[in-house]
Amino acid sequence: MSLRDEAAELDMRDPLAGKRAEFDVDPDLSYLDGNSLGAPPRGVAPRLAEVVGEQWGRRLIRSWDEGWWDAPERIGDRIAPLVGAAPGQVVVGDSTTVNLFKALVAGVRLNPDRPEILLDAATFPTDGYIAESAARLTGHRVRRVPVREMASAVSSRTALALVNHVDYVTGELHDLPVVTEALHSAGALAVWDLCHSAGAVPVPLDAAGVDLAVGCTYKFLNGGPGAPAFLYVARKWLDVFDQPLSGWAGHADPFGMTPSYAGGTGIRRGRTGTPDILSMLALDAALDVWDDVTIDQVRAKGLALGEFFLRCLDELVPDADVVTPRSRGNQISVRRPDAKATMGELIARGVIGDYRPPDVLRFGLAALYVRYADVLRAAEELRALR
Ligand SMILES: Cc1ncc(COP(=O)(O)O)c(C=O)c1O
Ligand SMILES: Nc1c(O)cccc1C(=O)C[C@H](N)C(=O)O
Repeated sequence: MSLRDEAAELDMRDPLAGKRAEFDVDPDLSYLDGNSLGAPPRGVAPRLAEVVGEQWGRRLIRSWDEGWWDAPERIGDRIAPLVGAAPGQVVVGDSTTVNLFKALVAGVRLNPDRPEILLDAATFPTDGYIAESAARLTGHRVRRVPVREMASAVSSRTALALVNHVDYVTGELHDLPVVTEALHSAGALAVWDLCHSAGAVPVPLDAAGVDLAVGCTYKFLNGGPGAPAFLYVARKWLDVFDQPLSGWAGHADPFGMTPSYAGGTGIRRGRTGTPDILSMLALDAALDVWDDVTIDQVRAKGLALGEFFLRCLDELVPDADVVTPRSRGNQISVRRPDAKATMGELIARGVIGDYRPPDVLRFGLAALYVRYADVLRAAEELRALR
């Protein structure tokens, strides 16, 4: 069977094929950049029109008591099952970067008298920038360690380690339970960045005993550009979670207007200031696409898309330097010296992925809307550019 016939057959048999119709994606494009910005679910635009026209327009300030003020926890509970968390431990708001700051400072406060923060050496840069800055404030030292060496690097000096679940360049999926266990056995806390795994692969936060985690919602959760991030605080820490951005929205009695801070009960204390309601309710609408699909189904298709893409590359671009290991998220990365120019060419030809310096092409496989035909087309266009 030709690769074309095979792609057609795989698309025809795909149990998630119908999901694509719930997204507003240009049928002429092969959109393989959902690991950077997810596509818009069709339900988002009408919901936003209603929020602006009815909730804001007609109900005005009354809307704060009619669902707006509690939206961060309510939507957090919608994300929770996708990251393996029981209700009451996930709150939505602020950017990933801001939540990293909260998690790191709160994390070292939970594990005092240990002077060191371990950092995934290949981390997305913002995590490192924030870790260094948090460390300057708290008097810690940041030590960068490859994830595979975390277990031997962690010691009684380590307060916590910040690890990316999926490497943003190579797409490698790290073993969250094993790394968490290694950190715990030395008395360190495990803080995970789930930006590239939330909505792509199952994340066993509760089962693995993860302490704190952050993630974004504009990639595989399709919340839209600048959609608010999420923060996970394990139930065992909720009562003592002492985060540094102690704004009024996390206060036990925000409308009491008292001069001193008292953190609210539960995950509410992860909040900072006024929630970004328009973005947050866009995300709420975007999460509707998960109502009748499980993360396991999405993972299964993501893996199958990846396998098919690798086979297409094998056949059509046999010298392609695939840098993604077997243990991967929903992303395949290919190293090419002319990666930046190549991605420009691919985009001009209707295949949208992205490029990360110095030389890596990234192809995201957002299983809710990517077709097998899309990954075949990416391989065909790559061959044409050899
Ligand atoms: C692993 C990871 N962490 C953090 C971020 C960014 O954080 P923010 O949402 O604050 O821009 C990204 C992507 O932008 C990312 O890939
Ligand atoms: N957040 C982004 C943005 O505002 C503009 C462009 C790209 C992004 C990204 O999310 C990049 C992404 N985290 C990455 O993996 O490189």
